[in-house]
Amino acid sequence: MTAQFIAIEGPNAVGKTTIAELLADRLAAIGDIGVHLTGEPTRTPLGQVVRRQEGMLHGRALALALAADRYAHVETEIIPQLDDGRHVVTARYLPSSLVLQRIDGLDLDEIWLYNRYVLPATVIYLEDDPATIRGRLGQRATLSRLEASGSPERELTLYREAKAFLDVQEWKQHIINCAGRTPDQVVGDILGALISAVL
Ligand SMILES: Nc1ncnc2c1ncn2[C@@H]1O[C@H](COP(=O)(O)OP(=O)(O)O)[C@@H](O)[C@H]1O
Ligand SMILES: Cc1cn([C@H]2C[C@H](O)[C@@H](COP(=O)(O)OP(=O)(O)O)O2)c(=O)[nH]c1=O
Repeated sequence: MTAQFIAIEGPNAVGKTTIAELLADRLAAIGDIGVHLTGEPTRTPLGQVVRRQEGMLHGRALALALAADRYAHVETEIIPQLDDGRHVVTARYLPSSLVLQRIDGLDLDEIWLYNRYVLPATVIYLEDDPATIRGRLGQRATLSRLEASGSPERELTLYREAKAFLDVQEWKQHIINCAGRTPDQVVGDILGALISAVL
């Protein structure tokens, strides 16, 4: 497999962080190519500011701040890693904005306007039973403003709409159903989808 740029997406608490880490491990274990694991908002000073400001920045201002963090992520981290021949796995990317900034009041066209020059990724959309996701959210001590203002059902619906929007842009995309599947099984399904797409 040549170096792939893979974004793990899905509603809050569906398992993005868990699955991105495990996928990176499994890709590394295949052994022929290195793996770089990352996420958005980034761990850079800009990303940390965006994260901390989510309660204060709203709508357009937050969408633009996230897009700035994303362009810097692409230019200073993702492209150099791919150029060095590594797979890049990111937990969250542009589809998160097509969902969460919509919940925050923007429409798809405006969000796309701010993000249209980003590098296309192969997007993996994780889905699960809304009750399962809600149960996991309930175990979190605190929820961010946007975590508290959406719902698993709404996020799942908006992710389907984001996928349809990016299908028109010809992004490579796969929906993975996590219901009743262990993280290992989910990652196996993702690898199966990725491999069958490149064969
Ligand atoms: N396939 C799965 N089966 C069971 N539990 C899972 C699965 N994927 C993730 N989890 C658990 O769900 C919780 C939320 O996962 P996390 O990766 O933090 O979600 P996100 O990054 O999407 O918010 C964690 O406790 C994690 O261990
Ligand atoms: C990437 C991205 C994140 N966010 C928000 C969602 C979350 O409330 C917050 C942090 O993302 P989250 O994935 O919850 O971070 P972590 O699990 O690492 O703490 O940023 C957006 O609103 N739009 C975006 O495009």
